[in-house]
Amino acid sequence: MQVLKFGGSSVATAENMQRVLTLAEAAARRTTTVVVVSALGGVTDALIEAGRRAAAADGAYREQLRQLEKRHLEVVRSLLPIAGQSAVLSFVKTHCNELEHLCDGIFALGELSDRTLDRLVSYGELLSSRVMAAGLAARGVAYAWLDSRQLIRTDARYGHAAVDFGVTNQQIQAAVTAAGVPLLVAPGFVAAEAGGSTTTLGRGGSDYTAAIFAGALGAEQLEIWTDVSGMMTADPRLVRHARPIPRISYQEAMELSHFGAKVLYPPTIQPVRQQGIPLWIKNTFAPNDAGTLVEVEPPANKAIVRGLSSIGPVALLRLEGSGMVGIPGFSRRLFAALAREQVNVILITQSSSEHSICVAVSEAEAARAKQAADTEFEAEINNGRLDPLDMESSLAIVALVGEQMKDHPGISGRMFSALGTNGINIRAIAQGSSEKNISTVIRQQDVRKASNVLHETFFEATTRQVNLVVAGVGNVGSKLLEQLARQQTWLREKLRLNLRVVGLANSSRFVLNEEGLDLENWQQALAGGQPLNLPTLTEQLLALNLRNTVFVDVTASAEVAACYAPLLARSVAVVACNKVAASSEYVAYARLKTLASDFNTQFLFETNVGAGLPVIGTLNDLLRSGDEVHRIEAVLSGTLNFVFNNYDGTRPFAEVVRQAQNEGYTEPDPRLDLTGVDVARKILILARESGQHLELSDIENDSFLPASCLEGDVAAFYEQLAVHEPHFRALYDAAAEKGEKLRFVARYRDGQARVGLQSIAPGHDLYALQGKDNAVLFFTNRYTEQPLVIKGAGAGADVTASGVFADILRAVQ
Ligand SMILES: NC(=O)C1=CN([C@@H]2O[C@H](COP(=O)(O)OP(=O)(O)OC[C@H]3O[C@@H](n4cnc5c(N)ncnc54)[C@H](OP(=O)(O)O)[C@@H]3O)[C@@H](O)[C@H]2O)C=CC1
Ligand SMILES: N[C@@H](CC=O)C(=O)O
Repeated sequence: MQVLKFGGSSVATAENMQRVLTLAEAAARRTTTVVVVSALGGVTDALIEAGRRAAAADGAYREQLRQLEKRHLEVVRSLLPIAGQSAVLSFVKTHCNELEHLCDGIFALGELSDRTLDRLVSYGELLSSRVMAAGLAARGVAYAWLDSRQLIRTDARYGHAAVDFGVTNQQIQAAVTAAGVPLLVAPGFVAAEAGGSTTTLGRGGSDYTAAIFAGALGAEQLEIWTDVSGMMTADPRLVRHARPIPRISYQEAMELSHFGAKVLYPPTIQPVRQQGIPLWIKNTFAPNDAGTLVEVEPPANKAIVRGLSSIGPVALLRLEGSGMVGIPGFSRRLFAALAREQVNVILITQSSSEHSICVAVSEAEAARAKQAADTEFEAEINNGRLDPLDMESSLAIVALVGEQMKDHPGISGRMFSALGTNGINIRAIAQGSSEKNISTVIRQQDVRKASNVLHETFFEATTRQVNLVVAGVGNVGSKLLEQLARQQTWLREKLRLNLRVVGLANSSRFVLNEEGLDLENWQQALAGGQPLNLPTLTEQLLALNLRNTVFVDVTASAEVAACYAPLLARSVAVVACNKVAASSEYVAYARLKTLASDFNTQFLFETNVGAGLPVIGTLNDLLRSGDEVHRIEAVLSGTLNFVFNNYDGTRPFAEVVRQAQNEGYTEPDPRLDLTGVDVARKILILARESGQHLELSDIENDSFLPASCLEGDVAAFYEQLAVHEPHFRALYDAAAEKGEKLRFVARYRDGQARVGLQSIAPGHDLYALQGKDNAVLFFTNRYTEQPLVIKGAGAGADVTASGVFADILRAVQ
């Protein structure tokens, strides 16, 4: 004996029904089979809507019923040969007439009671099961149609009737024995109370009907046939990598379905669990897929967590007040008040101080719940023993489920940490002592992100998705995109990271695509993007609410830097190649660091000093390990080092500067390099990272540039460089005469910093620098006689892009 249940999508069309008939026929060849069917997909909703319209005096219900009749008639005509149609066509028409009379009555009364609604919706399953039975007849299969209303006895709680198993089991056993055929068809969802009036078993109740039959008949197995290949590790509409769970315990299946896994109606488990009847979840459209086996004791799985699910929107109702402490009865009264109003409590937490109880209820029931609790505690609220009830809505519950979780420490820690680092605020937590379920209440709008983050954490040891938005696609930005494209495979294979660029911006346009942009063809995507508006870009990015997101600034723009704060405040990491933020007012720099730390994310700007050289990271390592920096001496401008290494008077100074610009060493505005401002910013950043609260104005800048070079635009600047050629020649000659080299040096000592051009003698650490090199000398408690020296190329698109790349990886790991 076995029971098979086919859901609404499995019987939605004549074509689908043919599949179901084939599956049912094959099953019955093996052993006696009861087939329970849902209404044709969408019919129950349409019936409810027709009833509500009729009750609201909206005559449109008639057209809706006509469409329902038409749909059923079409299914019959396509499913059956002409010779077998007439009886079932007339059955459909008669029942559709009854439906119309029922709705006319509702229309006349202007009222739709729960009892009438149950009667109304029962037609969906009555029609589908009759059509299905006619299909079997047409195939010449011996079958019997059972009327579930005559077999399943319930109380009179219309809409959610409770089953009287004593009577029901007996009636089912008698009917199946009496039928004496190998295949029986019964409508799901419907039942009747003792007086004979139709009741229903709750939405999704057809699963429950099948389980009731299976339990009553002591079936070998129950199969729930639906449109997915089993119970999934997460909701596949939210998590693309969700996969079927091969085996799961009854308890876990119940927990998952309670928290939103729609594939199984939660009460279904009870009748089969009692007798240890194996329950299969199978896919009608892929019958060879393994599906999920729900059983007493599934084998342990490596993931520890079996699945995750979510439910929402929910509201949190909080009862608080000093008057609750030590006085018994508050919880009992709260739950009794909610029960009286038939409010279903989804989650409960109570602070150990007994000062507050918090319950989550469906948002649809929230107003009723609050009203019930307000009334119950009116006296205590009025006399101040309790605070007025607080209700927070637009929330959801995301739960991890797994019976093995109780034996493995650290699961909740990993869960909270994964949510926290993605800026998902947890409003309440519930974890029963049996630890089959760890539930978190979060904002409804974070559900998708949370589900993906948790799925990655617990089920996708293979790859973690990282979402990048890159602002600035010039010299450095375009190199970065090139490097990202080249490293995709390596990152996936070695670091298990799937780095996707989901956004790009330049000074005129931006494009966002949560599926990721094609890095071989990003120019086209950007050209087709929206006109640049940075607040809109920020807003749209935050609205996407993607996990593991990094905003990468490869511009030199103050407007782009202004976007960091709102992003960090939503736990989006920021990697800045742009030096504006870290060298702006101290309070702004400090605020960004605080935001990053408060919102569990990263604000990284290693390339602000020394491009791809590990300068800031080394400094931070020294400080973190307890060292103290007294002095820094450094050559921090790749441009100026290149210029002074290449200028010897044989070529004009302006030409050498232009070469530095062409080779990509200068700032977008080269005057920032030549004036020493770029170097001043860098030493300021190092001083700040060393713990000093300095401003840019505190850095003394002994500029070597004649003032007239700064009058006008960049073209005028180059003209003035040419005019002042003798000045630059004189600087060079003075150093060369002593056998020295010109270096633009930054010095920091005990809280003070200065930058300027110096003539450096051979043997000094800053003398032997090639091309665009930078060198940083740290003098610390530990590096006293000989400094710690970092030296190498300090400018250039390739090295800078690789420094940004490294920051991105630091931000996501
Ligand atoms: N070059 C180097 O060696 C190093 C550079 N850096 C830093 O890297 C940054 C970029 O330098 P580089 O690539 O040479 O500069 P580029 O001028 O080549 O590129 C700048 C990019 O930023 C875009 N941009 C400008 N304003 C905005 C805006 N408001 N919104 C969005 N995008 C904008 C530009 O757009 P569009 O294309 O439309 O002009 C361009 O794509 C600078 O901050 C520099 O200090 C840091 C270390 C070393
Ligand atoms: N323009 C800068 C680039 C790195 O910050 C330089 O020349 O050093």
